[in-house]
Amino acid sequence: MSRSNEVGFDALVQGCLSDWRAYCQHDFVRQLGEGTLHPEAFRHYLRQDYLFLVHFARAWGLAVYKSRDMNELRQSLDSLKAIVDLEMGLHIEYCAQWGIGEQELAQLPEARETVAYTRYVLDAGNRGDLLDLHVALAPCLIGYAEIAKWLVAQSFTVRGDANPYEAWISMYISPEFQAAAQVERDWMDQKLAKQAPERFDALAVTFREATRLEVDFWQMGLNAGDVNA
Ligand SMILES: Cc1ncc(CN)c(N)n1
Repeated sequence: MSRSNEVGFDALVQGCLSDWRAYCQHDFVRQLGEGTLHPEAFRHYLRQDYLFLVHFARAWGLAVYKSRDMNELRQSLDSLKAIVDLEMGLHIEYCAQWGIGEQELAQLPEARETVAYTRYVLDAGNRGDLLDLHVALAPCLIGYAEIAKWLVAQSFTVRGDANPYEAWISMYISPEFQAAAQVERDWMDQKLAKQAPERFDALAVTFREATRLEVDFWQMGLNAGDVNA
């Protein structure tokens, strides 16, 4: 895997640029920005994303366990609380607005794409250390912040009431979410700068795999809205 001169989060992206673009500029994302995404595609995504977030919260719980000092403990615990108290709370409210109640969410079967992605992240964290886990989680946290920034910069993106997906865009472009992603990016830049080339290359493989699993997650949503399928 090729390595850019600047060894940090950006070097991870450069190591799998076509996968990263396939993720950040996926048709699901574009259609969401335009407001043309099929509502069933979005509903399917919302349902599976609830299950995703449950495992994502578990992954931050694992980060608490893998922490080795007070700073790491505090940072992992803050991330866990942000998922459970903020992102999941908003997600449940948001699902309700789309006609998906908490009872339905509690009984959902997990799609294969959800199982594949979430268990990949948990396994990367279980067999590795805190950095392996953060790298596996990076497409999720930093990726959504990048997607929101990319979306709001596109001329095709419709903002405000004219877009049924405005609340999704506002959540991920919010200063709180962007700041959390920046904290994560700074932490990762600092850690990655200290890694030996072989270790960096192994981390880059994890990052690329997690990015590809995010692509599959969008595609799963898009397929659910395909009336001809
Ligand atoms: C699949 C997925 N990836 C990322 C995020 C942003 N936490 C999310 N909610 N869902």
